[in-house]
Amino acid sequence: MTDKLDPNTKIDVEEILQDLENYHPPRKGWTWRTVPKDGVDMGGFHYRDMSEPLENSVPMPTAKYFEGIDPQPIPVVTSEIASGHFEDDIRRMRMAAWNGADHIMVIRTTGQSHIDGLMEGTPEGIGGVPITRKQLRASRKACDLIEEEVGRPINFHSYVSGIAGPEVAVLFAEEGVNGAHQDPQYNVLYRNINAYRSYVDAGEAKKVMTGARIFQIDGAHNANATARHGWKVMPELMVQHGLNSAFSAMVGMPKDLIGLSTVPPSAPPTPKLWYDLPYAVALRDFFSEYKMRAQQNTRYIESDINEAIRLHVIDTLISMLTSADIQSTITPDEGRNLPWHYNSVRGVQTVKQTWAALDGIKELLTLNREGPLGEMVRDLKERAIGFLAEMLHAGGYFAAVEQGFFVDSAEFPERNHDGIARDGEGGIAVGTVIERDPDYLAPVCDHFGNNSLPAGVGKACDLIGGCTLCDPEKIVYIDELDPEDNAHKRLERTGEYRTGNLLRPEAEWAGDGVALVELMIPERAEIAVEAALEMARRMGLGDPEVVNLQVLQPAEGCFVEVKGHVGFDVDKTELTIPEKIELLPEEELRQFVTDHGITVVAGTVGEDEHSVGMREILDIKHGGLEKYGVKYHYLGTSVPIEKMVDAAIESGADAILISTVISHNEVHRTMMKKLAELTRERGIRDQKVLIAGGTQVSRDMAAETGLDATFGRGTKGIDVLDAIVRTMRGRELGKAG
Ligand SMILES: Cc1ncc(COP(=O)(O)O)c(/C=N/CC[C@H](N)C(=O)O)c1O
Repeated sequence: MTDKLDPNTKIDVEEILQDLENYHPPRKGWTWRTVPKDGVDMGGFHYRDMSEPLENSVPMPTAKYFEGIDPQPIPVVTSEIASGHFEDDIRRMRMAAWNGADHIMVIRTTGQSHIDGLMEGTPEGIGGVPITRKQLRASRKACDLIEEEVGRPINFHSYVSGIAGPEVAVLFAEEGVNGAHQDPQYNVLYRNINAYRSYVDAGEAKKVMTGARIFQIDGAHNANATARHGWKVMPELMVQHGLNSAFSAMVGMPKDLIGLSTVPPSAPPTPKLWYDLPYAVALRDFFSEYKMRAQQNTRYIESDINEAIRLHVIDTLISMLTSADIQSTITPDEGRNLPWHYNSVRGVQTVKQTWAALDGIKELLTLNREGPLGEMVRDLKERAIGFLAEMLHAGGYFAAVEQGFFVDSAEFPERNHDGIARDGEGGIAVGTVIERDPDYLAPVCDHFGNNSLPAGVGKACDLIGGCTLCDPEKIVYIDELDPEDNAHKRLERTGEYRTGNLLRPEAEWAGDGVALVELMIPERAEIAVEAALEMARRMGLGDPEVVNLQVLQPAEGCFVEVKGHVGFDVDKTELTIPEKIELLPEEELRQFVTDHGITVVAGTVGEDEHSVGMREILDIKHGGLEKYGVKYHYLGTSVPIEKMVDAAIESGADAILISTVISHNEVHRTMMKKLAELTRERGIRDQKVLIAGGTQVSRDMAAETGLDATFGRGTKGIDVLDAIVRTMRGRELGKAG
């Protein structure tokens, strides 16, 4: 078994790929998060909608103000990851898990739904990953390591729908896949696979998934994404959910494994809440016995990352106002490029941040069902029931599909008669359903339909000493089919960038060199595009491409984002890495403060009203100087340098601490230099420790400005105290000769 991951060491992809023929998943089935019944307390805050925290994680940037807490929402959180190189995606899975994802969903390579059988080996994928046994084993093995590291189970997920649905379901059951999309309606409507074949296959697939407790997600969300107006198919969406859920339950799938894939169907500038909230409420009224997999809107996201993120915040709000067992994230860059590492993480952060901000919202707000909301909910339910009744009247599901009931662009009962019609006697694999003989017998477990087991036989596979679902040693493992098109060859090509010394920026594949430049071009769009591309070329970016353009004003200018490839490598052994400053031991610092009775004067200088940073450095609450016994005189904001120096002299303070956040025209440097000069002029330079801090200040500014120490973002009280003590101790040693 691969050793436990070290958080400060990169995951060893080559090692994960070793010995896969002998890998078997340590567990099977879906896992939910652990939710303390009395809520979660962290950092002095009480949470109502949170699950157990992680052992290892990356908190949000602002967590540093709150003791680094990283509360984890109750629902499972999904990150979709599938760049086509699963071996590169393993690292992204780790990044997503550290940021709060515990459901890794792998999109399949384009067209795999139409492949009537299993794929083998590790060929490169397009628009997704070829789902193969070897790829599943490597990915699940990686998830085993990552979940041990973060301290929470990870659900690995892909898709079972498609022409080889039953075979894929068996593969997933054998390999410990934890979740899968399975919905025969998807085959029929979106892959034009024969309807009867699709339902027979779905029966088999659902039976096998049930045996392995694979959580099922349906395909209703595809109607949102396919319909001309996403919000107009809400009545039919409820019917689609109902069809797949009822069929799954009939096959024997327990309701806690049946997930409705629901998407808030509209987006601003529509009055989103008036459409999406009634729909979310009506759905949960109808299907309260099932699980809700709340998706974020993927239909109405364009190339503006920020717009997509704002939309997804509102989608997450709707989940919180209603319910979500799984909160699925969509990467905000899905509207412009295959998801990039940091956008997959951004998607997960959106959920984490929104959930923390709105924690306990249902204890503060209730949905007013007496007003228009109740009326709209009732209306949607009636339309859905009407749709179902008309289906029955039309002759049932298969007849309704032939008549184009589904994904019509009007809102039922209105009809534009432009739905997706599928001929029951047509489509891929038509005529391939063969009725079983009355004495049909298959010695395999979790088999759908009539299976004539002899009397007294316990499990079907007892007849053959075990099937692959019960005895993994019976699984036939195929390593690779192509000597060139495989993960090992791809890893050889990227080795220098993953385990060697060469560095390139990366967005989706190891060593891809992809960089993004943001420019404001003060020109109209058609000029701004060409100007931005030319600027990117002159910066040395290869294959520049504008991935987003936002007109700020038709004549005044545009915000342009250009993607390109960096054509050079940085050798990390040639970099000068500033040594990490080891702080003096805390007790030593406290003792020095006690022995010297250290006091400081502090304030934000110039025309600058930013006070938070300095307060963090001073106040005991967040580990400020007070915590170590330092006394301070806080002069407030917009304090003239002269006043700082006067106060230091009058109070006999040992140090002057200035905060200077604003940096227009280098004003922060000006302030720092002025402090040094003024203390020299007043003859007290060597009696006072001079320290500056600010968001645009860095450690190396001390030398150029004549101060004793300068600090940037993330500085804590102990960092400043360390500098004060070292400076004062250095002067004492100097005097002692
Ligand atoms: C029920 C079902 N089966 C199979 C597939 C995909 O399978 P192929 O691409 O091989 O046809 C899908 C796809 N949905 C999109 C995923 C979405 N981003 C999501 O998070 O749900 C599906 O909905």
